[in-house]
Amino acid sequence: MEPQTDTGATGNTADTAETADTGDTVEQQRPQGTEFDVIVIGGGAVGENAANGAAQGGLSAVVVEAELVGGECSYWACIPSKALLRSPQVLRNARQMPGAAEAVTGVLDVEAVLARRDSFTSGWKDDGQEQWLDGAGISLIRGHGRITAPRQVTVTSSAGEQTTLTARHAVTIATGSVPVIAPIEGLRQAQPWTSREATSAHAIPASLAIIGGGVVATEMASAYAALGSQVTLLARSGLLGGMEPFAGELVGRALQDQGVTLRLNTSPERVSRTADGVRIETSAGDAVLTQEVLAATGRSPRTDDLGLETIGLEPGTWIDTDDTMLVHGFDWLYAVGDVTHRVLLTHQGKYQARAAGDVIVARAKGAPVQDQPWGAHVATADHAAVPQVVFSDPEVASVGLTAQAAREAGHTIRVVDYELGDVAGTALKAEAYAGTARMVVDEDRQVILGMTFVGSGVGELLQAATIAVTAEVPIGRLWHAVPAFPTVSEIWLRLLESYGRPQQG
Ligand SMILES: Cc1cc2nc3c(=O)[nH]c(=O)nc-3n(C[C@H](O)[C@H](O)[C@H](O)COP(=O)(O)OP(=O)(O)OC[C@H]3O[C@@H](n4cnc5c(N)ncnc54)[C@H](O)[C@@H]3O)c2cc1C
Ligand SMILES: NC(=O)c1ccc[n+]([C@@H]2O[C@H](COP(=O)([O-])OP(=O)(O)OC[C@H]3O[C@@H](n4cnc5c(N)ncnc54)[C@H](O)[C@@H]3O)[C@@H](O)[C@H]2O)c1
Repeated sequence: MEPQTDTGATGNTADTAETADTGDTVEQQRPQGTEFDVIVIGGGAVGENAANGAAQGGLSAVVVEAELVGGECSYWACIPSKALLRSPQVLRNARQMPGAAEAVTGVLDVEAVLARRDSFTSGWKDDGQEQWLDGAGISLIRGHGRITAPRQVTVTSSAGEQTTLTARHAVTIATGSVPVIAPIEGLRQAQPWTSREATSAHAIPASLAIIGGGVVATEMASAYAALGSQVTLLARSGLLGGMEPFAGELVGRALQDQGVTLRLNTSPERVSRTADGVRIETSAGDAVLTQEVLAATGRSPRTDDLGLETIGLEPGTWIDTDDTMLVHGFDWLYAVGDVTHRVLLTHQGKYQARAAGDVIVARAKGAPVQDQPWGAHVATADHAAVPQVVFSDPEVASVGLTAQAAREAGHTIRVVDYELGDVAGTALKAEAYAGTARMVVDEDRQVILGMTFVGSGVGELLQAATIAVTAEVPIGRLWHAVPAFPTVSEIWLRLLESYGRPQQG
């Protein structure tokens, strides 16, 4: 099977075409020795895109990678987690559908699910990614990169050999992030799972406690409950904070239906590993006994051993950039992806990388830089229109501002909610389809500021909403975008009808 990792070998080939249109007046500098036009530290999906943008623009580029080319998303995050979630979702859907349900007589084949996950991670081998880099004309140096002087990166290989690279135009930091082990007494000593172990496990624990109420916690709770673990999720407040409140409520109810014990507003206070497993004392005064514990409590920047101190930056901190992804105070240093803390999502990091790759080429050529909002060389959408899908069951798909965020930003808004189950398309798709859609409208400009859908399969509704928010399509014009009958997209018409048709002059 061809590698399905979220990098150049498959998913990014389309990106390659997008970034190719960067102009042709810079003659391609083929890599020579240790001097390159652009050095990218970190060969995750984001770093690969940054290097590709430079290469497509005719610059020589090298990627420095310490582990696997393809990064976290491909091997320990997006791809394996979605592979683990998909088979249980398909089975649940079939079991709920008359006619199909009668044909489902067996149980989930856990080994087959894990084998499918393994194929999506190419068995944690990155040969396909290495080949893709080679095909794109990008050099690869394996080892740990550290900035040792302006425009200079020293790479230490696993054998301890050092190579010092210099960049003619830019160094781009794309080193990503690592899981945070929350400062809970005894947690670190109890050797908790992080997202890495949760996404790559080959044995399913009899019981799994999950600390956190965010995206990793909800997705992994759903996956492991289906794979056969007794899952207890401990969240210090609700689920999916930062999204519309009904998202966390609907997902929480569904997790309970899937067999997860949900402990909301409960904080772990002390953790210890015993001969029988792990014991977690909670703020409720009781204890959870579990075979394994997963710390799903956020991320920290992977910048502690990057030589930042040699250029006046503080190791271990997130790296601030402007919207062209140029690090404040430098004319040669860029950062993209998780390490910037702008948006911790693969697609958004790749979007930043496309902007950075292209602007480095433009600056190298002395070509005009389009850094006005929504220009070719800026990542404006990071502030206004970030799409995200939580692949729980039901899914949560959101873009732009929540109602609360819109109010806090000073917008005069109207909120329109509609039950997805009341749309003909959903009724046909599933029995008793449960879900909600919300549209947040800017009343002054009559454009959509944010959309949230919760329901089975709603991730595929999101791009239409992303286009409406990004392009600021007027509500009056959206009435002319007719959803096909009987699709789930009819939710758009129902939301517009609930809002009313603006009268135009
Ligand atoms: C469980 C989980 C599920 C997720 N699911 C999704 C999802 O469905 N959709 C989505 O959009 N996002 C998802 N994310 C977020 C997504 O994984 C990240 O946003 C994305 O991986 C960030 O990409 P990056 O290239 O910036 O960093 P990374 O993927 O972390 O890549 C950084 C690379 O840099 C290398 N590196 C680091 N330091 C050095 C150094 N000094 N020298 C050389 N190399 C170095 C690392 O080895 C790594 O390969 C998920 C995250 C988790 C934890
Ligand atoms: N489908 C997707 O797009 C997807 C899937 C997984 C992860 N991700 C990304 O990966 C990143 C990391 O995900 P995550 O779930 O680890 O982070 P998160 O920020 O989404 O959630 C962290 C959770 O940990 C809790 N927490 C933090 N400190 C705690 C403490 N001391 N005690 C108890 N609880 C504590 C928070 O309240 C929160 O519920 C996110 O930014 C997310 O966007 C995306």
